[in-house]
Amino acid sequence: MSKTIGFIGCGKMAQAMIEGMIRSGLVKPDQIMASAKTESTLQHASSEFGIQVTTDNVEVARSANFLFLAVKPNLYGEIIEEIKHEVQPNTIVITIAAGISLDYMEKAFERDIKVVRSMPNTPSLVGEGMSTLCKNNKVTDEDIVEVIALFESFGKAEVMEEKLMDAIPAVSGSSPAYVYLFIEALADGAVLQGIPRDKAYRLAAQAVLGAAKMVLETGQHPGELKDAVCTPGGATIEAIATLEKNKFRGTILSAMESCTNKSKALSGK
Ligand SMILES: NC(=O)C1=CN([C@@H]2O[C@H](COP(=O)(O)OP(=O)(O)OC[C@H]3O[C@@H](n4cnc5c(N)ncnc54)[C@H](OP(=O)(O)O)[C@@H]3O)[C@@H](O)[C@H]2O)C=CC1
Ligand SMILES: O=C(O)[C@@H]1CCC=N1
Repeated sequence: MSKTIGFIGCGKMAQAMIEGMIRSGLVKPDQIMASAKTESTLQHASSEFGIQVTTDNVEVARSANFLFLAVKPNLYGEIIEEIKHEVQPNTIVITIAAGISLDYMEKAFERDIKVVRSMPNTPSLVGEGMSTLCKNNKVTDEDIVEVIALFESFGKAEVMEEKLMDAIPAVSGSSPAYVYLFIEALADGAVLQGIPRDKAYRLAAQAVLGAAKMVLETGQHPGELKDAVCTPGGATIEAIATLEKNKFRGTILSAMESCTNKSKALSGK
């Protein structure tokens, strides 16, 4: 890809995407420019990734073909105010914030602007991201093909209807956090039984990775895969029974509902 990529905001999510893009070889470090609030973040990004850095958001906005707004949702208003007259007509502005809608972006820019709304996740850093995307009507079919290629350089990407985007953090944007909690809990349980902690994390994480690959690669229903682990009268079904009695699935559903409600509440910020 020969296009330039800009990041306004260079925190955890931006760095995960930058690392993923560079690792894939699709993008060279000198094609990327990022801005942030503090020099320390920029020094880190420059030495870690070899990208161009600046504290000037306008410099990033002027030079980018793909411009990621990678700041917290409550900063979108002031950042757009700063850059709205500087973005080139063909630049595709890409949002990654929970709750920021296409309509919000069009109104904030007060001009015709190409916008892609996305929801990535931090496993992008290791090339295993899951991102969803939707676009406004200024983004052409050729544009979206290029945007998808960019997102696929650090994982999987799916185009979605915008009305579903507020529900995406709960299932893939935020969910790595609950999976880490699960892995931590599995490791604690192992340590409780005397397994050394470093081994416990490796065993737990590899089991989660393997189970996820089984769902993706066998096409079997998760219930069927679970049944294959539960030997009748065996040990696994005891664990499953305890999880069900303690509302494991119901708790996950409630957590996801809270996450979605908060994503909706962030709209328009
Ligand atoms: N973290 C995640 O897993 C995910 C996050 N997102 C979204 O990504 C966005 C960023 O989140 P995250 O990366 O976690 O947050 P971070 O706090 O890690 O990063 C925010 C970045 O914004 C920079 N910043 C703050 N003010 C300005 C400014 N005025 N001009 C330029 N840059 C500024 C900060 O600079 P400095 O470092 O110098 O303070 C920092 O680099 C959010 O909108 C969030 O919803 C989406 C999906 C997943
Ligand atoms: O917590 C948040 O609001 C962001 C959105 C998805 C992951 N982190």
